[in-house]
Amino acid sequence: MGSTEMEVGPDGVAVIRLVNPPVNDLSLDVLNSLKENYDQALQRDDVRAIVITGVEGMFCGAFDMTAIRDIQAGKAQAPKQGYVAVEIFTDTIEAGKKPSVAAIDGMALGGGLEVAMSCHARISTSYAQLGNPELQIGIIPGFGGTQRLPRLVGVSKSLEMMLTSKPVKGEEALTLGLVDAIASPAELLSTARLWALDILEGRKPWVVTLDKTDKLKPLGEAEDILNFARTQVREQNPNLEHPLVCIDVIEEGIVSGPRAGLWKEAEEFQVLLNSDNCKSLVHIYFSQLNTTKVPGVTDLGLIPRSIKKVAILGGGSMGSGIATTLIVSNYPVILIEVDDNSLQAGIGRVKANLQSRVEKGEMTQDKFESTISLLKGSLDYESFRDVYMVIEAVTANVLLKQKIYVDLEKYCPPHCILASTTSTFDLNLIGQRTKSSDRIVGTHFFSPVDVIPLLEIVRTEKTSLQVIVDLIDVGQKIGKTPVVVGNGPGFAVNRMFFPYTQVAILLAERGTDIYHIDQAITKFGMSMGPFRLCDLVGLDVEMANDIRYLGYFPERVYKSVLLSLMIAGKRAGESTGKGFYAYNDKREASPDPDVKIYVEKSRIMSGISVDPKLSTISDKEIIEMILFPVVNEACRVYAEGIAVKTSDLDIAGVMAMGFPAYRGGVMFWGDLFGSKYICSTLEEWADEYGAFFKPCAYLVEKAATDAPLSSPLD
Ligand SMILES: C[C@H](O)CC(=O)SCCNC(=O)CCNC(=O)[C@H](O)C(C)(C)COP(=O)(O)OP(=O)(O)OC[C@H]1O[C@@H](n2cnc3c(N)ncnc32)[C@H](O)[C@@H]1OP(=O)(O)O
Repeated sequence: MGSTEMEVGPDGVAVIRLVNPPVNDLSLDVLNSLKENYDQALQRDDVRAIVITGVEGMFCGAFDMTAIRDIQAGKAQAPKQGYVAVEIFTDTIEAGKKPSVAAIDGMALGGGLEVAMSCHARISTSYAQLGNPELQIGIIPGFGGTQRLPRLVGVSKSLEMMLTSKPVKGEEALTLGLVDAIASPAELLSTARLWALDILEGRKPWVVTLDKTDKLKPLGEAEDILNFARTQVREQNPNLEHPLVCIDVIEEGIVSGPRAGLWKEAEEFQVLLNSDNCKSLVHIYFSQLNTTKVPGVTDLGLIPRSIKKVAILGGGSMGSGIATTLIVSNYPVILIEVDDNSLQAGIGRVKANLQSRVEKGEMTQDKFESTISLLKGSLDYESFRDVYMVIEAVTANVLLKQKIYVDLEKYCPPHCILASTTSTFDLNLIGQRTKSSDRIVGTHFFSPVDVIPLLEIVRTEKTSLQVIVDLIDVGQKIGKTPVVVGNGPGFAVNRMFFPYTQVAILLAERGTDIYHIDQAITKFGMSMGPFRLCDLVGLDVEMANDIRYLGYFPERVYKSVLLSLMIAGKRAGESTGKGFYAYNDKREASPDPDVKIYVEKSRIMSGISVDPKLSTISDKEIIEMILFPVVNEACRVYAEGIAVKTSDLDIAGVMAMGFPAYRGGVMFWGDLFGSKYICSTLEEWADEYGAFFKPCAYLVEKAATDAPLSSPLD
């Protein structure tokens, strides 16, 4: 879908507009229509020059992501290699006998920037975003960006822009030489038209980007820059090939000329488009977009109510983090605490959070003042008479919470949403002394609140649909990715990952080195191995969670005394200076040989002997033994309806547990092995090591026909 439209003005300038709102992404229809109109403009005698722009204040938000997904799924044909990059952008636009100028507002990303770079000049508004973010979805620029960007901004800057996927604003693009002039949105088109005519009449240079060499360093220097980038990329992303391919393609154009570079780019683009990494990253892109589409909730036409004021109960790290996130998103907040000391401490934490943004240059002092003015403190519920939502973030004590909800019901307006940040208690339990179950909901933020972009919106069977719609809207407005989940133990993320550390302990007690386990898992791409994560969370918290899960799922909680032995030995994790690792005063972790004593003791007390197979286990086996039980638990979370789609579990695991996005999320990654292989492997382990590994019914059912575990993305 989408197209282009052409309008030839009395000045002889043909304006070709990309029409595919909201972001005018380059679908195959748009590309074909662009080619058609451009050819016409070149042939028409009444056309002297050409301007390309987009409708609705947007130039172009990249190549069509749905086209990428459909090509990967075999539902659409990829354009012939070189059709876009060579035939359209190079041989039609850039080589055309009439000057062309791109008029950029909003965004020129990916293929959008590439079409602009094939024009003979670019005019941009100062706030437009220009970039080549292709590497964030596992490919490289495929319409000439690897050749034109270095020729416009230089090899170093083009490498930085492509490898980080970070766009630059119009102003910076001007200083870089990526655009030729800045204009206000009102004057953008007229400036571009004049510029095109100036090129025609020799008053402005007619620049063929591919022919530019002034920004390309001499070969030796360019090689040094490229090799330095290769070293950095290998260090940062040892599991990823495509950044190295991007560097190779840039190099090919420098060494063998831009046209050779274009063809190599086209070839490598095609290969990467069909790689597992790209399929995984495209899946994560759509999974994130789809979290707000909740069947039976968001498809009923319910309009989110505007939440004009929010009260936060509790100014600890969670409460103050949430208060910060809310006021930064312009929500007036009342923070309530039990006494003035605690209240001042809570307000102080919010100020410190904002101050660190000022120090990082992310917030001006004025913005700091206006933002902090949205925060009021209070010691009583009187100020709750006009709030629209209360988020309770007090310590985990169910009797206290029940009392609080009775008070909230008394003081807050009847429409006020009563939300809890609890990650441990059943929401029905918290609200059981009230008659407000329809407006009780969970808002499970992940610490640190300003870093982790996921928000679990936890609904009970009684939570009203309106409240869920309201919370999805608030979640998006505060810059979170909201995922609607059921009110089961551990909700979705903590529930599906509870086997993560337990299997690690099972392996350690059977002789697998704990540091080898963490190393294998971080090499796989998890941001933290199970033992390091256990230290970060705290062994006492981990143990409390295990005990809780023992109450719900006794058959599949791995029983071990290791954590209690470690805690007794004053090794409760990072906050106590030692756990499974020893920590220096900068909290840097290093392996600690003393841990072996506790593992040995735990093994003896559990009557377990070292298993020679597990003491020489490979990285691949460690990854499967630790993560297949996570896939198994994720299957249960989906089968029980705690999650409404498996893609929600994929994006949630990536955002909140550091599962690598380039592996697509827990369920998507599981499908790369196939349900049959995972099920039979778990069955083998269950026979050998106990019911802990037993595959769930959903997995067994899928494995019978080796069907995919993932539910279809709508
Ligand atoms: C050959 C080329 O070199 C290859 C490429 O160009 S691949 C480039 C890869 N593309 C990207 O990484 C950019 C993907 N898109 C984005 O990052 C963001 O959507 C954006 C920065 C363009 C806009 O962000 P934002 O304003 O927050 O709007 P966002 O909510 O993301 O998108 C709005 C709508 O446009 C759609 N959209 C955005 N970019 C799209 C794209 N490239 N293709 C198709 N649809 C797109 C979204 O799906 C969404 O649709 P919905 O309203 O039905 O859910």
